[in-house]
Amino acid sequence: MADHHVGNLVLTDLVKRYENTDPAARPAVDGVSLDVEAGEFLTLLGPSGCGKTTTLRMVAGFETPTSGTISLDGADMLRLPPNKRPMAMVFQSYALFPHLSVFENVAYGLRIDRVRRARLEEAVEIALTSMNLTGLGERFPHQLSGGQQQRVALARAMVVQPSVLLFDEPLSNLDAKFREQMRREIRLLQRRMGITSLYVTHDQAEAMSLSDRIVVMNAGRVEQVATPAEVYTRPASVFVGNFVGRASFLPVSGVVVRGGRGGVSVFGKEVEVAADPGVGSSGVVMVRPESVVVSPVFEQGCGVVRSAVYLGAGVDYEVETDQGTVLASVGDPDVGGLLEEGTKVGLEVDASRVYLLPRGGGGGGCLASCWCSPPLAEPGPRCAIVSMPCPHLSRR
Ligand SMILES: Nc1ncnc2c1ncn2[C@@H]1O[C@H](COP(=O)(O)OP(=O)(O)OP(=O)(O)O)[C@@H](O)[C@H]1O
Repeated sequence: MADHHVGNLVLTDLVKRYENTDPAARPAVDGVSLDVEAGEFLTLLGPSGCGKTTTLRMVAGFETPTSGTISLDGADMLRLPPNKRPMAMVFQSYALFPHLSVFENVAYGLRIDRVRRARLEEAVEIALTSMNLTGLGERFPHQLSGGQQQRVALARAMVVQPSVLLFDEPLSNLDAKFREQMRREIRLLQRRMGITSLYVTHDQAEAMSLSDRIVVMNAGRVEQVATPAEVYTRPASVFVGNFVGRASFLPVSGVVVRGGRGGVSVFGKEVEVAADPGVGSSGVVMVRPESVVVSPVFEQGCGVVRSAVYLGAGVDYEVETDQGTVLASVGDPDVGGLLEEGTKVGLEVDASRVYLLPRGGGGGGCLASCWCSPPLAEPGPRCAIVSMPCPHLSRR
């Protein structure tokens, strides 16, 4: 199974407008271009209805694009029916044949390809072993757990040595704990075999843990293509920042000046913008909850705890401030104790973790440093804290 051909899958300006839909409405897929590198694990992530499944089904050949192209290693895939495309798909519903044994389910594609018996038996055994299904070949799907059925579906997809594996939300029918285990197994298997993989999910944790790169989609379009770390820390738009993880978005005002360097005001302090975010005169900063420190020891509050949710490993706070609601995740509730709703608190944020977004999308700039007012002894890049304008903080 190891010497399959890996594929470079390229989608260019793909559009899908379903028949009988309002011609004035946006197409289900509205100009998607992607380059999935050979051996890459690429995930389409986005809310329900954003066009992920339609994109995947066009790649598989189950839907015909209204326009655009799909090629694999330079070969036009649109000329080929689904069964002639060197791809295999794993479905959410497993789609096993109920009347066939596990062995025969996995062997199905090889039988269609008229693979000789000895070779077929060897390939199926290897596939079953690699999916931890040894000894289950004689069982029928109804005699297996959901996770085992999904493993059979994976073995069936891999045994035909596809150039591309397509996954349509394959883990959404599994319970949470099992889903995490399957995620790890899929990732390990995909790495080991190096099969180009296109994966669809609306679960951001799944996308983060599986993917080399994530494609965040919104209303039929691509909002951003980047590594999991990039989409999390440097989202291309408020939509992406909001969809991938939790975040607070606070309005800022300021002007970008002099070769892309300049300042904006965050929490009442001047903050230097390292790279030109192209925002003009206004924008929004994104702050992730884990970058915010809630300090109950401050004498005077600049926010009020609106909710405190104890999660075992930490506490999630919502703090109401003049600038809006700020989310804060505190790792260890034993440190400082659990803050009650209504408690006045001060907030601190690591400036290097604050990210400036333009309103309505476009580029973004990372806030590399800040200077505080009144100035510190050493103003400029050494100051790593962006603070709420609390009187006690000006004592620093
Ligand atoms: N066969 C169809 N005929 C008409 N419209 C369709 C058809 N299939 C999907 N759509 C519409 O196309 C849009 C995109 O659907 P699609 O299933 O691709 O989204 P998705 O991102 O995969 O969503 P989900 O996560 O809910 O599956 C939706 O507005 C949907 O209602």
